Amino acid sequence: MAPKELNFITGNKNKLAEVKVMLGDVVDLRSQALDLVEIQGSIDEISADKCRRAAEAVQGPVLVEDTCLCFNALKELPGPYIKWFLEALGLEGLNNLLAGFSDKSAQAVCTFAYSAGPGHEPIIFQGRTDGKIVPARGPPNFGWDPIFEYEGKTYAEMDKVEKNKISHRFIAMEKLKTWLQEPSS
Ligand SMILES: O=c1[nH]c(=O)c2ncn([C@@H]3O[C@H](COP(=O)(O)OP(=O)(O)OP(=O)(O)O)[C@@H](O)[C@H]3O)c2[nH]1
Ligand SMILES: [Mg+2]
Repeated sequence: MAPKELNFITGNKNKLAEVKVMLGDVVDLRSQALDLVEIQGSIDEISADKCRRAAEAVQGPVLVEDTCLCFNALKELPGPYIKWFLEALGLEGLNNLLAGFSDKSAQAVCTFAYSAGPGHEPIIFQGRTDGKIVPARGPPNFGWDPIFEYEGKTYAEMDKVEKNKISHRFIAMEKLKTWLQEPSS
């Protein structure tokens, strides 16, 4: 059964801010910043494992989110490892990874995972936005927003309302909200 309250476990303030706005008053949102171990594997495996660890850590129901940036020319890498690639290479370095390829297309992928508590299998809600990797444009406020272009504008060039209408996180959030609002059986 869908919960009336969510405890969003994330260390990322920008994610939390977007999720708060998108959820509105659909459910009460609480949050705890925990630094969770993230395994290697497929996107769904990583998100589900992160969710199980979060549920164990707080001994209760949790929502987690994992974000990937997948370069099509690189067979979807860096994917779930984008955080470490971004920290090591910066925005220019991420562009340089694609220097030898004419295909600059990429996908931003958001995966929410909800668990009702320790021992409860995570439920996954995923959203993907197709775009391309470009030299940085717009304010560098959030991760790789300045280099991910969607229909002529980078995420960083969009205002929050605009980004929140088309982003990977918006698409995943629509699925999560539909589930949260389903009448309980
Ligand atoms: O430009 C961006 N626009 C976004 O919409 C977005 N969402 C996430 N990110 C970044 O991509 C990596 C994901 O790693 P990630 O999912 O493990 O997140 P995190 O470790 O920061 O937080 P969390 O795991 O505690 O929730 C981290 O570097 C995030 O800063 C974004 N960058
Ligand atoms: Mg993380």
